[in-house]
Amino acid sequence: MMAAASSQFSGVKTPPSRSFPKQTSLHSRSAFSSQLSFGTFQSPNYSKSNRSLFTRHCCKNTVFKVSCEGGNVDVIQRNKIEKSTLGEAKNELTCVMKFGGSSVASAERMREVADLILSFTNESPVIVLSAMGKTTNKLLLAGEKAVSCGVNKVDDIEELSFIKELHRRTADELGVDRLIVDGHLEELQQLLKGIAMMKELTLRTTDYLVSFGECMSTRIFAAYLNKIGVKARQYDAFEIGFITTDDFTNADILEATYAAVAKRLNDDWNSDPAIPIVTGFLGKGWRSCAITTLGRGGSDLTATTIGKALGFREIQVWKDVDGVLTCDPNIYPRAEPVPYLTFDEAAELAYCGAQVLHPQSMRPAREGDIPVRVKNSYNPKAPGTLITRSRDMSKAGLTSIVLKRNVTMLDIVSTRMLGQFGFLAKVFSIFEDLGISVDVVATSEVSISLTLDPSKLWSRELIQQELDHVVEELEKIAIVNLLQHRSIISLIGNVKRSSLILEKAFHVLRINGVNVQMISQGASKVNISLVVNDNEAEQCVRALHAAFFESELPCGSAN
Ligand SMILES: Nc1ncnc2c1ncn2[C@@H]1O[C@H](COP(=O)(O)OP(=O)(O)O)[C@@H](O)[C@H]1O
Ligand SMILES: N[C@@H](CC(=O)OP(=O)(O)O)C(=O)O
Repeated sequence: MMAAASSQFSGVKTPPSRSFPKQTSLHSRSAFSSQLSFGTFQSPNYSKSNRSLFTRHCCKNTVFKVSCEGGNVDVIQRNKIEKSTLGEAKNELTCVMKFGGSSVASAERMREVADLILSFTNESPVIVLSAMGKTTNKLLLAGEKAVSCGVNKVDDIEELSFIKELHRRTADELGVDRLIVDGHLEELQQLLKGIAMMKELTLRTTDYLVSFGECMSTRIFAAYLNKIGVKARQYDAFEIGFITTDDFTNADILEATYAAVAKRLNDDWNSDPAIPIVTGFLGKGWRSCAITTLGRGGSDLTATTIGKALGFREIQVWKDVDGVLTCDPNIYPRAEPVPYLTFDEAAELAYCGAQVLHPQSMRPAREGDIPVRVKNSYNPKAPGTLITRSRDMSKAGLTSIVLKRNVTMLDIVSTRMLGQFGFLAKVFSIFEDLGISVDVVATSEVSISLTLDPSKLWSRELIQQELDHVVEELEKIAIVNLLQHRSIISLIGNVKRSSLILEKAFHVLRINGVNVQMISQGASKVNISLVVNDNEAEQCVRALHAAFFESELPCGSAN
């Protein structure tokens, strides 16, 4: 594996001296505010025909065997299959591996992840990392506290101390120079002082604030790989062509990203091979040129975007669970891995609120027709979940149960001031004008029931003021009933068996004394949504799980 490392190893136990490629050094963050300049590519539109660009080097791998003793990776044997000299790239990048926050939460975890990567002897991967552990949450909390604590108290913010301590300790424990993160930690502190001074945290600043997490985890990890003799190069996604909309905190990736990222990663690899370590979650707004984020859990999307951009044959997302499970293990610990899913099922599951995948992450994989494998970095032997365009549905019944809590529901009944078409159009135009996404919808000729999706506003709940405004507008044409504290239970699976699934689901809910307040079957035909009260929802999920996945009766197969 990794011709990048070939000249550095000579079959010895002691790793060679640290060899940082230029890009691994502390990157100037101020560069992000400059104009976009991502090389000289002409066509921002990626098409399958571009793939030839990425496959011109045939795969001639160099294989290393690694032993993992005391948490360290030592190269104990090098089997050179094909003669290759460093700088003369014989290999191509072959896949992308994304590791989430839980996979890189500590020095020990980073060592294990490094071992894991090195165990894939036939791959030359691009690595995408999230921020360490719960760093993103801590950064957000620190930002909130800074708004009201006063400049002099910023140094005392508990979360700031935690983040400093975590990153410095991790660098120390991995034996890499603290300097690799010291500049960022200093800049973070200054930023929090700025927020305290302004007494304001805008969405733009929020994205800049949370970006420190990924910028630091990737620097530490790349430095560690270099330290153990595996040549790696750190990249900030906002510097290598991740071009997004300017929707701070929830930006969308723009088409030009694919060509830009492919060009940068391939060019660097071909001229000086080193494992790319890329920040997940981050991008650069195409108008503002400021750092943007892709929404919570957005590193999954970074990984699938790279997978499509480089035309890889596989995208791996490494989590802390044995794949996508039959339901959230926090609700029901006996949830089981789902071995196969289609892109549509996975997208629906993510959209319905399963935290395990970012809602938009399936889009690039589907467009590029690249399989996504969800694996457990704590249990790499587990087969995980394979997500592909299609799968054998002949035996498939229900695949997974997803719960989205704390949803607001609206019952809107026409006062018949408008005809049916006019009524529906008016209702939806009100939501459009107010920029609020509608989630589950059920209609009759004169009434609409719908739930509101607060996910586009990830840093805050749909606030009461906005809700009051919606109701006020709707009351001009309808009688409106606002129902809060509802949950959506989504049944994802083979809706060709919807009658069977519904029969069983309603039986379970009836014997549990639960009244379903709204039901909707998604047009994508992989999802049935049921709305129930928040306080009954978890119990419902557990009962449904037991009935569908733990009984011998038909249609509970996750296969
Ligand atoms: N259906 C599900 N399958 C698997 N995990 C789920 C599911 N629903 C919720 N989760 C939660 O998602 C977590 C994994 O997602 P996430 O925290 O984003 O991982 P990472 O940070 O490693 O990318 C799991 O630890 C689990 O608690
Ligand atoms: N760190 C970001 C992005 C991300 O994808 O994280 P994770 O892979 O740990 O879910 C977040 O917490 O949202």
